[in-house]
Amino acid sequence: MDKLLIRGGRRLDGRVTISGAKNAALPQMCAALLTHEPVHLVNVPRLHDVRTMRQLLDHMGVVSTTHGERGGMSFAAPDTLRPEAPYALVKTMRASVLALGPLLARFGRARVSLPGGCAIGARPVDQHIKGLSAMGALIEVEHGDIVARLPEGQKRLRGARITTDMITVTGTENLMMAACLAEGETVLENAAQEPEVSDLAEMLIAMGARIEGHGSSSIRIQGVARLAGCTHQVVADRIEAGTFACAVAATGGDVLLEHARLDHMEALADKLRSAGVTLTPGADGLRVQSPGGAALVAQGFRTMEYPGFPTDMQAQFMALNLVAQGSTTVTETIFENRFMHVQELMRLGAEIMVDGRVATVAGGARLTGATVMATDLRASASLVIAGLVAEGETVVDRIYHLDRGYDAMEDKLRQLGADIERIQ
Ligand SMILES: CC(=O)N[C@H]1[C@@H](OP(=O)(O)OP(=O)(O)OC[C@H]2O[C@@H](n3ccc(=O)[nH]c3=O)[C@H](O)[C@@H]2O)O[C@H](CO)[C@@H](O)[C@@H]1O
Ligand SMILES: C=C(OP(=O)(O)O)C(=O)O
Repeated sequence: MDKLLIRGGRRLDGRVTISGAKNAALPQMCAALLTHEPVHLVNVPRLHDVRTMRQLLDHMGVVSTTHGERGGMSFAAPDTLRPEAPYALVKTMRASVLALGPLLARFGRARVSLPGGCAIGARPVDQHIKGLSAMGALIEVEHGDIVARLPEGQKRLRGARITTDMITVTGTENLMMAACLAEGETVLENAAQEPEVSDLAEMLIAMGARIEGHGSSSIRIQGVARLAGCTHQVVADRIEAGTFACAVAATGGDVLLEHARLDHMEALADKLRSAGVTLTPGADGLRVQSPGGAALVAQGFRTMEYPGFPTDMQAQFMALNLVAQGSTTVTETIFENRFMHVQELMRLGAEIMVDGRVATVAGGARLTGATVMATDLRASASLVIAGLVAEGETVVDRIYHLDRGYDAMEDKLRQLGADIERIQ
């Protein structure tokens, strides 16, 4: 099993290219299921999750090819494909549930294994099922699979007004994709406003979908009978950009995050600026300058749906708070079990107290290297950041979590001057 070996204490300087967003590329690959025409994506990140999604699409009968230097991938989903997502592929990646809406909308039936609970929380998909049911689908759970079909004699889903009980990102995406091929109008209330939802909407519009209001909490979709192929560029990954920004903030340095979009990271940017980090947007990306963690002021925050502070940045900003000055509280409001990095950060010398959804973090820590275990994707990133500032050697074990969502993270960090290598 691969590990990362980090010798801490180096500044980060230079330029690094931010890849396309995992959380945009995965739904966009599923959107290719909505048409038999070829769909071309550009700027697809090289990630384990992307490979898993490709395997899942291949399993169904989608023909996929990769091309070009810039993460080009094409998909063609024939009318004869098998609308099934088996457990073996779904279990490693919750985003596989994004196949459900498109399959049901185009083929009138789908069998998608129910994604189980995972490390960061229970993560049910009841809202996806509730929404598709409101559009007329008959849905049952059989042998661990979500089995969905249209009633006898009905060819298409029917538009509906759907208000989800909570804001759900993949729920909004699944329902938006399904609504594109439904008969009549669908209105999604309490919709997620994440940039990845808007990027998916833009792609669907390029395929011929009629969508308005994406980026707001109310999305209106007029269904069409068929969608066409398209070429679409995956938006830059605001979480990868945020992770590198926190790394530079903690180690000190001056780095240009090429392609990063400040307008997609305002809540995080506010906290970084208040801490004492200088952020300068420019034509080719976002410049991050920091005097180093010890010269920064730690910042308390609560995770919220977009445009609030992203839960996917909680662990990385906590690592920064450890080395900045002052005690802070970090409140996780989205997932009930997203503090697993705390135990591991404490192995590096952190002082953190967790009480339910609130962690109290003592700043000004003197971190020292140790062997730590990655427990989930963003927890892994926080351990890497802590390792970059810790004295001596840190080994981060189980980095398959990291590989699920970061494109060549250690290569990018090494390019900026970090002493980091992948070991067996
Ligand atoms: C592939 C992808 O885009 N993943 C992101 C997506 O996950 P994902 O779309 O799975 O997260 P959701 O926005 O759906 O989850 C938000 C909250 O709603 C709950 N919930 C959700 C759906 C549902 O049917 N029932 C229910 O109870 C969840 O358990 C969670 O507590 O948004 C999360 C929140 O920003 C991010 O951390 C993930 O990186
Ligand atoms: C939790 C995450 O992803 P996923 O929804 O794919 O598990 C994440 O990207 O931090």
